[in-house]
Amino acid sequence: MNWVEVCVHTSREAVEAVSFRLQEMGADGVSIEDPEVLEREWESPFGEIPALSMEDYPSEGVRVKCYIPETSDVTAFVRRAESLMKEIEEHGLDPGPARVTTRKMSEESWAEAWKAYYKPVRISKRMIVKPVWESYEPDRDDQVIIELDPGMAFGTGTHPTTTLCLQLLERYVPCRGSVIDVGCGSGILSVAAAKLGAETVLALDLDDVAVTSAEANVRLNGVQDRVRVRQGDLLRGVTGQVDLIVANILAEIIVRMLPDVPRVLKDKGHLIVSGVIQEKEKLVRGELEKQGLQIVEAIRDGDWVAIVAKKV
Ligand SMILES: C[S@@+](CC[C@H](N)C(=O)[O-])C[C@H]1O[C@@H](n2cnc3c(N)ncnc32)[C@H](O)[C@@H]1O
Repeated sequence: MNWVEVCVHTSREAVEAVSFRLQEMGADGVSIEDPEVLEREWESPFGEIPALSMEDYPSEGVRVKCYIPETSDVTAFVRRAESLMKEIEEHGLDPGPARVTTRKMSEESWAEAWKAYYKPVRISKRMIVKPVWESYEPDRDDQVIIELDPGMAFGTGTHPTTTLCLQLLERYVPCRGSVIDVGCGSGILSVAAAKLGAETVLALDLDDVAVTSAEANVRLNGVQDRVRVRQGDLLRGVTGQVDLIVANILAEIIVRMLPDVPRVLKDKGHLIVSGVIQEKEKLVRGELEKQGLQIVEAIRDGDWVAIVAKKV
C-alpha cells in the first residue's frame, strides 16, 4: 500500500496539541522534527538520533508528520489539519508557520521514515522501551526491557501520556495481580504490566489495527501466556474484577468509561488514567469522585496529567 505523508509545520508550543489531534483524526502516530534535538545535550545514550543533520529539520518552528493511506480521504484529512491550525490559534497557542503539505510515499519509504525517529528510550531507572530493530545492552540486573514494533498503532513510548503511565505502572502493578489496559494501542502498557509482574493482563482496543499490533508485540516480548488482547469498547462487556485498570485515552473518553470502573475494579484496586490535558483535569477529577473513587496522586509532564485513583 502507498501512503501520503501529511506535514503540519507549526510552533514548538503547539506540538503536543497538534500531535494529539492528528491522532484523534485517524493518524496512527506522528513523527516530530524539532531542531531543538540538534542543540540538546543528551544526559544518557537513550533518545539519541544518530547522523543528525541540519537539513532534516526546519529552520523555524517544528514539523509534525503523520502518514495516512493513499486510499483514504486525503483531501478531507488535509482540510481538517488546516482548520486545526485555526483551532490552535483560538486556544491561545502560537500556530507557527501553520502550513500543511503532503507528499506521496511508497510502503518501504514510509517504514524507513518511522524508524529513523524511533530509538531506545529510558522511561525510568529500570524501564527501557526499545524498537525491535535497535540493539541495547542492559545496564542493571533488574532492567525491564519492552521490545516494540509499533507498526501503525499508537504507543511507541515516546509520548508523555504513555511515559507517565509506564512510570505509574512500575509503582502500582501488583505482583501476580490482574490488570486491564483500556485502549492498548501497540500493547506497550500491557507488555510493561506483564514484565512488571502481573499474572494476567487483558488488553482492549476499539481499533482492529491496534489489536493486531498489540498481539504482535505481546508475542515479541514472550508474554503471550499472561496477556490476552481483545477488540472492545472501553469496559463494555468485561466481566469479573481486576486489581488495576490503566487507560491512556482522551479525557472525554475516560469520562465515558468511569461509570463501569467500580464494577470491574476490586476493592482497594487502582485506576490509572492518562491522556488528560491540564484543562480537562478538573472534569476527570470530578467524575472520579462522582464514581466514589478516591484520588491518590497525579503526576505531570508538561501539559499532560496522569491520575491514580483507588476504589475504597
Ligand atoms: C493514546 S492511545 C494509547 C495507546 C497506548 N495504550 C499507550 O499508552 O501508548 C489511545 C488508544 O485508545 C484506543 N481507543 C479509543 N477509543 C476507544 C474505546 N472507546 N475503546 C477502546 N479503545 C479505544 C485508540 O484506538 C488508541 O489505540
